[in-house]
Order: sequence, then structure tokens, then C-alpha cells
Amino acid sequence: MKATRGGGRVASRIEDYGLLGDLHTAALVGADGSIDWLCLPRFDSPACFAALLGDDGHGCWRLGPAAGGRCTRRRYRGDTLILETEWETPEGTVRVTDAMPPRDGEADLVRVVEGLSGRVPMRTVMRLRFGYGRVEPWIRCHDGHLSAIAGPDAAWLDADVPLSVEDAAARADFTVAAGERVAFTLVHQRSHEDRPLPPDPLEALEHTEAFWTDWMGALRYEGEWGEAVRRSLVTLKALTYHPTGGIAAAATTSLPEDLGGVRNWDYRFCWLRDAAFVLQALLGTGFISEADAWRQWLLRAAAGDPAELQIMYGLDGRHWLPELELDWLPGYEGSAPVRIGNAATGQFQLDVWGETLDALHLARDADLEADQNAWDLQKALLHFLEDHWDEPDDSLWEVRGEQRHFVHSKVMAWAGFDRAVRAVEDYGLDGPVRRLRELRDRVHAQVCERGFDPERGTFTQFYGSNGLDAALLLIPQVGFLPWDDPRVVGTVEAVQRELARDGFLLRYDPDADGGVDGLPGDEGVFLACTFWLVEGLHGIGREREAHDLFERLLGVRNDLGLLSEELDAATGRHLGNTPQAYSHVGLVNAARHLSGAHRAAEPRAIAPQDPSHEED
Ligand SMILES: OC[C@H]1O[C@H](O[C@H]2O[C@H](CO)[C@@H](O)[C@H](O)[C@H]2O)[C@H](O)[C@@H](O)[C@@H]1O
Repeated sequence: MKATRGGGRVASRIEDYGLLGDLHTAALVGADGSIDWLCLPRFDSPACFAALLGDDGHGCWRLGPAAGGRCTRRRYRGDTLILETEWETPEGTVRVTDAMPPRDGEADLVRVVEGLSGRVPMRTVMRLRFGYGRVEPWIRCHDGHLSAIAGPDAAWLDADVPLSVEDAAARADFTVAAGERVAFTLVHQRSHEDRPLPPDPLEALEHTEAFWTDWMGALRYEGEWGEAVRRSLVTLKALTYHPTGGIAAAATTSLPEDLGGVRNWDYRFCWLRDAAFVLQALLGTGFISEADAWRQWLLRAAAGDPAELQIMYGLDGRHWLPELELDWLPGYEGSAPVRIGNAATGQFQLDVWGETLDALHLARDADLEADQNAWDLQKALLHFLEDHWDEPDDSLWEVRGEQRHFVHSKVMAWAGFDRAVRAVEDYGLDGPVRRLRELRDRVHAQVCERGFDPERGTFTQFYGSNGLDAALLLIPQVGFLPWDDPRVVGTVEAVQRELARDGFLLRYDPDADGGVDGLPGDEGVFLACTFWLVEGLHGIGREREAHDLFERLLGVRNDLGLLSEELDAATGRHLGNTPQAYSHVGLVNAARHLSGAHRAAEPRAIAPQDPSHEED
């Protein structure tokens, strides 16, 4: 298979991309005005613009000054996902406004060019390539519009200027003068359906603006860094799949954790863990309806035998996500293979039971209407946890090496039992509370005995490990031990000492214990973990340091406030899939923590139980 399709231009830096989305899918727009990533009709559908993982020839849509080049500035319009990109050129200034209107039918992408001063020569070139850049559609020009059809996909491009077709790409050269507008709309539909009516571009922008402004009206956050928090919340909302309530971990696949390496994964699915974290952030800032939708999604996805619970599902709750390699895509900056699907689906990650139980408890605490099905599911999960908490697992980092008794996994098993005890005690739900308390205490005692290294004064990555794990920073957050416990203080300090690189944090040391993750190559610092360190430092009283680290993290967001999964701290380049929910959750929660804006009712803020206290 040919590695490139001869398009020439390769993808931009990861941090150069802005996000558009319609709560079904997302597009990435470069600072040069090129949309290099778009999967239609859903986040996890095949991409029709895949230049991100190859070159122009794998599909992209550039719209900008004919002379090319990076924009002068860009921003989102208020708290929306409407992106305004401006170029100052020798001939004048021009703005391109991009949006994907929240959908009630087919997918639309709207791009409006507006002359701000002078007369700017503009160019657009759209290469639609369905099937992740592999399938060249049949493109035809009609009266004032163009259609591109291949297999199950059809797309129609409408423009206010004449379009031509050359090299299987739609093109237009035109000039825009101050005060003039030129609009383009792309509509996607299944190819056996009739052509849908194109949206009115200006009405579509108004509708998009009204949607996001209205959504943000539910915000309850009065802490510091309001703008950064709101942008992260919009990003998290944009990763939700509206029809089912599923939440994607990120909008992309195979952006590398190690440039040029093999650590390239598909994140366009719903991890129970990531979704539970997203719900913490949304519920903690006033957004309730997403939690309700996710709870319904979970009940459908996990229906059946709790022993079969998977750590992730498709956006519609599908179970089967086979991992495949796309050999016709060379990968981002040569980082191959490009993968779709994710083999981690079949892993045993014990923490997921705890996170799911915690999220359902949090929803109940947030006054979400009681749901007997949710409690029945919780009881089934507890039953499984009771039989399996003592087994080794693959951990939240989804290591592909040997299974171990990871300390964070056990702590989350403890959290699962703990939330169940609370559900019975605080909400009067039926359950074997004495047994649950007993289990909770057994896990606690085991972790403290086997997961703590008294010589180093820290909890360890797994029982008997020489390595550490940034996830240990969550121990006080879930209420396993209080912040002022010397074991917590020792762990925060040890994690910072041993896992910090250039002022940020690795999630673990891939070389400790002879290579725990079973993968070749290195990776960047992990942004969510660095946000956890902010909370850790703050929790043990090192407020100034926590504050400084948080500011440093804000400084690595891109110009639009977006974060990918990881960072090359030495060069400042973003790494891994983008934008990533984990990282944005980290930002929101750390801001709430530093501002004292996290709610006392949340489990993470509840003082831990004294294990010696027992009653029925
Ligand atoms: O790097 C190894 C693993 O990377 C992915 O998992 C990571 O992303 C998940 C989604 O955000 C997150 O839940 C998990 O904690 C992270 O380790 C990938 O999906 C795995 O297949 C891969 O082994």
C-alpha cells in the first residue's frame, strides 16, 4: 500500500488545531485554515479528512488567503465552538468563521469568509477522501453545488462562488472585499438518501451560538480561572455523543504519545473511567443532564452479566471494538501504525468498577432522580468486585505487560465498596452493609500493608514494586486516607521527586521494574497527572507551588485553550490524542480545588472512614 497519496503538505503541530463539533462528531482545523480531521457521521466513523495522519492526499479542506500561511489570530466566539480565524495580509484582512451546528439530522459544516478590510485573494481546495483517506469519491458539479459520492457516503458542497473540479478536488479562487461575505456549506448524508437541503449559513451560525450560550447558562462555578474552566467544559461537552449520552475520550485516533513511535491508540470510544471523570467535572460545575444521559447509556451498555463489564464501549454502547491497523496511512509525522479500534477493550482493569460505582454515587448525591436500575447495576458490580478485587489487573494505564496488583486499582476497589456502604447508609438502599464494610476494610488493610513501602515512605505502583505511579495522587481524593496522613504526604513528595520531568509529571516510569507497560519507546509527560499533582501539592499545604504549577499548565494550552493527552515538556509540543477529556477534566477539577469551589458533598471531599468503626 502506498504510504502517501502525493498531496505534499503534511499535518500541522498538534497544538495548532482548533476543535469544531456538533455533539455527534468533531473536526480539527489548523491555524492555516485547513480542516485535517473529520469523521462522518460520528466520532468513530471513518474519516473523510485524514490529512492529520498522512498528507493532503488523504483528505482535507483548506480555506484561507490564496498566498497561504498561518493565521494572524483566532479565537472562539464567546463560550461557543464557533471558531473565528483571521489573516492580516498585504492586501487586507479577512476572517473565516467555522462551525458545525448541533445536529438534528445530517451533519453540516459551515464556513463563512468575511472581508474586514481591503480586497483579499482567497482560495479553497477541498479533497474529500472517504474511508480514512483511502476512497476517492466520484465528484460531480451541478448547478451551483458539487456532490461527492462513494460507497455509503455522500457529501454536498454549496458555495457562493463558482467551484471547479481538478485532481478529484473541489476548488475556487475568489476575492473578498471589506464588508463582503462568501459562504460554504458541506452536508453529509448516507448515499442512498436524497440530497438534504443545505443549511442557511448565517442562520446555522446563529443557531450554533444560541445552543452553546444556552448550554453555558447552567454553569455554577464562581472560582478563579473562569475562562479556562469554561473552555474546558465546552470541550468536554463537545466530546459527548448526544444521541446516546456516551462520552468519547478524545476526538482522534493515533496521535502519538511518542513522535515517530508505536504508542498510537484510538480514543474515539467511551471509557467508563474517563466518562466517570468527565461527570465529576460536569456535575461539580452544575451540568446535570449529561450525567443522566450517561447513566442511561451505562445501563444499556453494561446490561447483561456484570462479569462481562468492559472497560470501554462504543459510542452507542457496542461491545466489539476490534483493533486494526490502517497501512495506507503513514501516521502523524511517521508515527505508525495508525490504529482504529482498541484491544484494551478486553483488558481487566479493576479500577473501572470503583470509578463506575463512584460516578453513580456522585449522580445520586447530585440529586439526580433515583433509578432502581442504577442501584441494581451497582449491586451486580459489587458482587463481581467482591469475587475479583484480589486479582492482578492491567491498571488504569492499560499496560500491555504482565498483570500486577496495582495499588491504584485496589484503592478504587476500596472506593467501590465505600460508595456502596454510603448508598445504604445515606440513602437507605437495600444492601448487605455489614459485608460491604468488611470488604472495604479488608482492601484498605491489604493496600496499607502490601502497597506501602515504609522505607521510602510512599505507596508504590504495585505490590512490591520499585516504581511509583501518578495515580497514587488520587488516594486522598477518593477518601482512602486523609491529606494530612504522613503516608499521603510521603507519596505526594515521592511522586513529585521521581516522576517529574521538566516541571511536569510522567504517569509512571516506563523503565521501572524492568518495563511495566510492555511497549517500546518513551512517552511525554501526562497532563491529567500533572493536574493531579496540583491538587496533591495543594492538599498537603504547598499552596504556592500548586498555584505555580497550575499556571504553568495553563500556559501549555494552545491559543484556543485546548489540551491533548501529553506534552513533550522539553519542546512544548503537544503529544497524544486531542483534545483529550482527561486533561480537560484535570484542569476543571484542579481549578475548583485551588479555588475552594469543589463541593463538600462530593465523595472525593468526604473525610475517610476509620476502618475500626463498625456497626450494622
Ligand atoms: O498508552 C497505553 C494505553 O493508552 C491508551 O490508554 C490511555 O487512554 C485511555 C483513554 O483516555 C485512558 O483511560 C487510559 O488510562 C490511558 O492509559 C490506550 O487506549 C490503550 O490501548 C493503551 O494501552
